[in-house]
Amino acid sequence: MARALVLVLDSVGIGAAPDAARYGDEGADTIGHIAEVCAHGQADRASLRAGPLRLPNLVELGLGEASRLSTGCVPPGLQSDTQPIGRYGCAAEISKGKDTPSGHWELAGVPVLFDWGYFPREVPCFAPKLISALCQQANLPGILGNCHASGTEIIAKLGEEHITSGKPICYTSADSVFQIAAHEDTFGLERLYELCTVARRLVDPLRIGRVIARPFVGSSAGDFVRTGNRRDYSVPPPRPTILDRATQAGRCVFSVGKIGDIFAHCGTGRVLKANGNAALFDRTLEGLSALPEGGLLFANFIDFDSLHGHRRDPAGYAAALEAFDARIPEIRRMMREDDLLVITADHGCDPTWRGTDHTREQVPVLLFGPSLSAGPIGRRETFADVAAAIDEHLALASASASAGTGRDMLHSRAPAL
Ligand SMILES: O=P(O)(O)O[C@H]1O[C@H](CO)[C@@H](O)[C@H]1O
Ligand SMILES: [Mn+2]
Ligand SMILES: [Mn+2]
Repeated sequence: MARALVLVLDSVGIGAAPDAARYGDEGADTIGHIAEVCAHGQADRASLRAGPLRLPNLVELGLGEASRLSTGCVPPGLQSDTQPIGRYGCAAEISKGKDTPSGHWELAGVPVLFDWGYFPREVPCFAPKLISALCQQANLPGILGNCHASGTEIIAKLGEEHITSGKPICYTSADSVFQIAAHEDTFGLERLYELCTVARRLVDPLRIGRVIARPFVGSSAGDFVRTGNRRDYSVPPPRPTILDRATQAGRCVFSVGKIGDIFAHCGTGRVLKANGNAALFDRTLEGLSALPEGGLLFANFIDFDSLHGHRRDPAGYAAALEAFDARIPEIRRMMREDDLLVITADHGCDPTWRGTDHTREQVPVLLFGPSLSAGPIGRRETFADVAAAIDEHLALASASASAGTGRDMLHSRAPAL
């Protein structure tokens, strides 16, 4: 028997996807552009980090060469004189959305081939009928926002009015989301969660992927800060994912961080939650130490995306990558001979790009196991190849049962392109 560990570095893309132009993202490259900013000395921040991007452990697993497969060149600082010790490649997304659920579901073997509903880039962005139903059913005096926005900017702008009026701040983005920001103390956390449940029901017919509770604290525009009590209300994946298959096979499943919410708690097993990448890494290690043979651990590291990508903060993003990289040896020390580690991502969020939304990118696929031979796995046409590799590694299902998508990467090595 064997164990599998999938770590999703949220938004850590490695170069524009073949269809990026359709999303206005031609040329986006989350890792590549961060590395360039660092190489130019423009990501030096006192007591945080300085100099070129240094990711020795990810590079050892093949990150630099995976970038080369995606863009044709290795980002500055990620070159190496030695060959990677793992299997490395890049993968494109066949799902239509460049959002978190689409990316994760596809990694788990269920690409999103239908169209999500989106709110128009207009003010107001929500239909009057939707908002009047929400206000009536949740007993609200009205809402604020009603536009596309960055979550941190909109609480700075409207947070004080929210406190005095009692109206929650409702906003959206390029993703299929209905987000509700409210103050934890004045509005109340439980009340915000109840409001999200009402909103979830109302936006179901609109095929909105997620309603997201965005609680915050603080007393004025200058010090409002979002808390770790964020909660995502997703629709369930349309077909069984790798998590469902593992659960149905009686395997132990651990979901670290947002994974439970992203999969609408379908097949997600025991949920290990934490706030922030460092604590999420701790939960991952705890999960790994308790994971029995045949088990699957699926983790999401959200800070890259929510604290740095959407905030267009290359220095902070670089520091978060370096902090994550520095802890990889802790995982490797705990791995057993037959274990498989997969490091990948769900989309891009290039912090040097225009706007504040995700970017349509290829993602790294880094596979490592003490008994797995190293080498390139090429450019994969779908993130679902990750699910196929897990299926095979854990002997969960035949490739054909793998929802018809995803080719195995463990035995049939594709040539480097
Ligand atoms: O700006 P904030 O509130 O972080 O929102 C971001 O977070 C949402 C969910 O991940 C994305 O759709 C994006 O809009
Ligand atoms: Mn994401
Ligand atoms: Mn995001």
